[in-house]
Amino acid sequence: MATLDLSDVSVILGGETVVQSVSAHLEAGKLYVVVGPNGAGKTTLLKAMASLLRLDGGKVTLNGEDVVAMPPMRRAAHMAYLPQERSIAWDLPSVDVAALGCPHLTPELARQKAFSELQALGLQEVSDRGVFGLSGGQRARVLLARVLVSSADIYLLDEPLIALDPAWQRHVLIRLRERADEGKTVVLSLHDLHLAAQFADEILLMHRGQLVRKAGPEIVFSAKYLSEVFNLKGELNDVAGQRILRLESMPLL
Ligand SMILES: Nc1ncnc2c1ncn2[C@@H]1O[C@H](COP(=O)(O)OP(=O)(O)OP(=O)(O)O)[C@@H](O)[C@H]1O
Repeated sequence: MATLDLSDVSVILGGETVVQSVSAHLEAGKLYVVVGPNGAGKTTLLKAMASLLRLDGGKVTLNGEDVVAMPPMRRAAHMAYLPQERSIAWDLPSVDVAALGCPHLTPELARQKAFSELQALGLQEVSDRGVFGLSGGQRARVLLARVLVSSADIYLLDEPLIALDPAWQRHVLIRLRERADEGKTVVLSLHDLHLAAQFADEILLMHRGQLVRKAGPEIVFSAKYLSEVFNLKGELNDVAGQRILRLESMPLL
C-alpha cells in the first residue's frame, strides 16, 4: 500500500515551465486518470511522479520518503511505469519481454507470471513469438503485461490504451480497476474522456502545465471545465448507475 504526494512540483523543459507548482495527494486503492489537451503536461507530470526527470521545484514523496533520494532499485520496486513510446529494442519472445517486469523472481517464476498475465490479456497464442512479429495492439498489450506482472504498489501508465481496439481498451481498464481495488495506487493518462468518466475514482485535470482540478468525474466533467479546458460542450449523466459523458464540439478557437 502506498501513498504518493506531490508538493509544489515544477518542471522546466526547453526554457518553459511545462509543469507548474502541482500539489496532489494520491492514495492507495484508487484509480486516478490524468486528462488534458495535447501539451497540457500529462506525460511530464507522470515522469515527475516516477522521478524520471529532474524536478525544478517541489518534491515527490512515497509514503513520506523523498522519491528522488531513493536508490533506483528500491524506487523501481515500488513503482511500475509504462512510457508513452511503445518501443521494444530486441525481438525477444513476448513472454520474455513481459517477464522483464518482475526481475526479483527466478527466471522460471518470472516466465510463469508473465505467461499468466499474457493469457489474461489474450496473448497466450503468441507468447513464444518475437515481439517484432506482433501487431501494434498485441505489442502494446505485451508492454502492459510487463507492467502488470510487477509487484509494485504504484502503477503509472502513460496512455495505456494506445493502439488497443475498443474491447481491449475496456478490458485493460477493468484490469487496472481490479488492481486499484486490490490496494494499488493506479495513475494513468487518457485522452478518451468517456472512459475516464466511467472508470476513474478521481480525475486530475491538467491545462497549460497546471493542475486545474483534482476531483471526481462529476465535478471535473462539468460544462465549465469542458468548455474552458477542452473547448467542448457536454454533460455527465448517471444512466442506470453508469457515468455517461455526452460531448459536442464547439467552433475552433
Ligand atoms: N524534451 C522537451 N523539451 C522541450 N519541451 C518539451 C519536452 N518534452 C515536452 N515538452 C513540452 O512540454 C509540454 C508538455 O508536454 P507533455 O508531453 O507533458 O504534454 P501531454 O499533456 O502529455 O501532451 P500529449 O497529450 O500531446 O501527449 C509541451 O508543450 C511540450 O512541447
